[in-house]
Amino acid sequence: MTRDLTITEVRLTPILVADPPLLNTQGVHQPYTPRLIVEVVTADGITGLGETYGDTKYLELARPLAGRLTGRSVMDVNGLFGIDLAVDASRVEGQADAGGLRGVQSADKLRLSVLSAFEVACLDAQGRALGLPVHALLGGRVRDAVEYSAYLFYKWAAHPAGVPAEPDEWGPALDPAGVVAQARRLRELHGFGSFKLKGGVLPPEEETAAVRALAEAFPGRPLRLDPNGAWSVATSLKVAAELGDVLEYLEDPTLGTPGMAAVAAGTDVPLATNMCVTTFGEIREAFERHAVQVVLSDHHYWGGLRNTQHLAAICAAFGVGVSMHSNTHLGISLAAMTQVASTVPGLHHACDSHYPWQSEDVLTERLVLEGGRIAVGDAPGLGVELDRDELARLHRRWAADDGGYRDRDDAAAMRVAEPHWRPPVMPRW
Ligand SMILES: O=C([O-])C(=O)C[C@H](O)[C@@H](O)C(=O)[O-]
Ligand SMILES: [Mg+2]
Repeated sequence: MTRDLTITEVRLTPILVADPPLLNTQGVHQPYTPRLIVEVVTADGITGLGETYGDTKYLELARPLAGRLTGRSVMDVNGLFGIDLAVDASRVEGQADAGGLRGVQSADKLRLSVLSAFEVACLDAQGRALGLPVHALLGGRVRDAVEYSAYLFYKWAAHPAGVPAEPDEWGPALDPAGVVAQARRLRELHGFGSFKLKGGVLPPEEETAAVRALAEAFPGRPLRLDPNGAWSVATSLKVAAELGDVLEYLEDPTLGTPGMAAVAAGTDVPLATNMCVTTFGEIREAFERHAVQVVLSDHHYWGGLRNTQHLAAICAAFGVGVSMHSNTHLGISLAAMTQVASTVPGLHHACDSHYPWQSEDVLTERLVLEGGRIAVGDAPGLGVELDRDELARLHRRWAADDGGYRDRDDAAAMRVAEPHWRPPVMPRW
């Protein structure tokens, strides 16, 4: 049967998703965080799904783009990336992304962060039309399951008093015992075999102690610590010396390629990044200076699943490892991450995912992590189905919001509890 893969409709649904009070160096997660769900509908009724950031600056680009897709084919993914989104560079150039957690902001990165959701939706629609999984469209999987690491956070027991939020079942984690308890629970629930602690929250001695406690609780398991660039080169080297025997890698200990290069020159602990290399333009200098040993890709801002494969190929050519970064995301993005990760030959580190922290999803069935892995199936497309009632409910929450949560701002969320809080001057320690 010949299918008509012409796009006849594009639906954009901004939503607010519950998020626990997870701490990072910028502040704390809001009780609700914005995401954007993209649906691309073809002439013969196939719907492809995508997901990306839902903050205003992304919505402002996604809306006109959606309007220009009608009449194009979901097969024309190269053409999709050729569409001029007219990003107002003055709004973003040289700024930091998400308070700096995702590296530099640029007009092109903003453009790619929006296009990636449409690319995923087109690939999902292609797969559904052809009866093939997305990984087959990307050249085929090279593994049957993708491994994820447990993403540990310092966290409060609850969002600040008086702030409406969903119930939190995790409890606090503000010291080594709390971090180990959280790790045990995540391992019990999902079988994770490696652990990453989000650092940059407490003084480095306390975070070093937490990693030591993890090493004692889970001997021989790969451990990572990620202070999001909050340390000086000297502090980074001190921590690397103290934890070198247990770390799989240190992630963004300090800001910028020169600083990372200085740390890398002084330690054998590999350095990973989702901050100093977040665009193709940043690769050359970082690789020439041996500043990073593992690049944590993120298909949202690298520009989709095919660009993630391109990045992995470049990393392989330079002998640099590759794995995956994660922000708060739902199952559509986790399915997309899993599909592309299954096709990358040189992926030797477990990927990050926030998914276990998300009690809400827009899927009829949540993705299952077993033994820390997600099985890569052969269901058509991404292999996930949209729960329209849940999508509508989370959209109503977005629509009812007065704007306070429509743009992620961890520092503002922190000020609710600590009115004098300002994003720290870096290096913080
Ligand atoms: O550096 C990282 O891995 C991240 O930025 C991941 C997330 O943004 C995390 O830090 C968060 O959401 O607090
Ligand atoms: Mg990181």
